[in-house]
Amino acid sequence: MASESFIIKTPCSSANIGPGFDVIGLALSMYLELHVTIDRSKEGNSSAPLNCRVTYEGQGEESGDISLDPEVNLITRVALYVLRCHDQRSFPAETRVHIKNPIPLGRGLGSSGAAVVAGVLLGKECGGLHHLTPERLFDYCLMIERHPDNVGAALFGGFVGTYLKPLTPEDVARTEIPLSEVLPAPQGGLDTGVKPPAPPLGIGHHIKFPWAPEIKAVAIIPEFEVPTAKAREVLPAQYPRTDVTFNLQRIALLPVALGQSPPDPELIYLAMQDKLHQPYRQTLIPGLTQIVESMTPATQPGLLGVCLSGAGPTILALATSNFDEIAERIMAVFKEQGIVCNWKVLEPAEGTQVVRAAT
Ligand SMILES: Nc1ncnc2c1ncn2[C@@H]1O[C@H](COP(=O)(O)OP(=O)(O)O)[C@@H](O)[C@H]1O
Ligand SMILES: N[C@@H](CCOP(=O)(O)O)C(=O)O
Repeated sequence: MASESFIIKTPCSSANIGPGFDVIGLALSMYLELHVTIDRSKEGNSSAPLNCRVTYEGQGEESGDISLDPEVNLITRVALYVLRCHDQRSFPAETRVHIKNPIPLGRGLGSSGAAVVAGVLLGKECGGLHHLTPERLFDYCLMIERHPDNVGAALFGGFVGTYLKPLTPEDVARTEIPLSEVLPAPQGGLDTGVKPPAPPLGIGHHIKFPWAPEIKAVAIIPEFEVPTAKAREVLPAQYPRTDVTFNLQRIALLPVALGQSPPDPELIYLAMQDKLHQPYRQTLIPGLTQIVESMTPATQPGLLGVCLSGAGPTILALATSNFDEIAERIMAVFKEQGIVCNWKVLEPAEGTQVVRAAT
């Protein structure tokens, strides 16, 4: 075949859903798309770096935040990691990747998780690596995005619980390899020939939870970024036992509460509380504590519960009705802090799909 085309479609995600820090993820209906064409007639005479031309439209396009260099762009860099683990040093000649990205960057809606998942799929498809199962692809994602919740949701879709298998000491050492060795710094198109460390087998696992069809996700998205790495730095290394017990009690409720139809607002509100990450992230997200503490199903008809989405600053309100009133009320609190937002109603989404044009 001289040329082939396909689309990789990956959902955004909201991780944690209150108490499920680094465990729970929800795939939502806003999608990163890669429109990929491989023109094999250019084999041996492509002038593109690493045989790959990247174009981009969407979030961060105007500010030029997203690099078009295939060694720098997160998606193509991850694809190169997968290819190089399989002794393929570059993309097949000539690969064009057009990225359409509506997922806001650095807002807690899993833009980097979606980019990593899409990148791993891009590596698989470009390399013809058909033996890589979704479970194995999850291992590759975890070598890069080292918490499983948002990549698990973006890859498998729906409302998921994710967990890591106990590994042998040798395999643990491999998962702790610095990210700089997994995704080495750009070499300016030079191939050092160093094979990156492949992931140990079976690092990550997931389980799908039911989701009541009445429940929608209202995302209130502030117009400022909080890089996930920075939002993890503010978390303590140790927690009081009472706070851990508080979260354990709620996480035991959460998957059951969100699967029951009709939903029980009091139960869901209780099940979405957290003491392990949200209180500490207030320092980066003015208004967060006030929003989480002031909104209840009793004061706000239609509301089920409210939490920080991922590492923030987006707020996720789960609700069955009155979406605009709920969003307006949350935006009013942010406005008092001088923060402007937009908002969207999202629904649970399927996981990553690869769609090929009919031949
Ligand atoms: N579609 C994309 N293409 C390339 N890089 C991306 C893409 N989406 C996200 N990224 C990278 O991920 C960063 C945001 O990641 P992160 O701080 O984890 O926030 P988020 O909560 O949005 O995942 C962006 O600044 C960018 O470097
Ligand atoms: N569990 C992680 C989730 C980060 O999600 P993101 O969408 O903000 O990247 C955390 O809370 O740090």
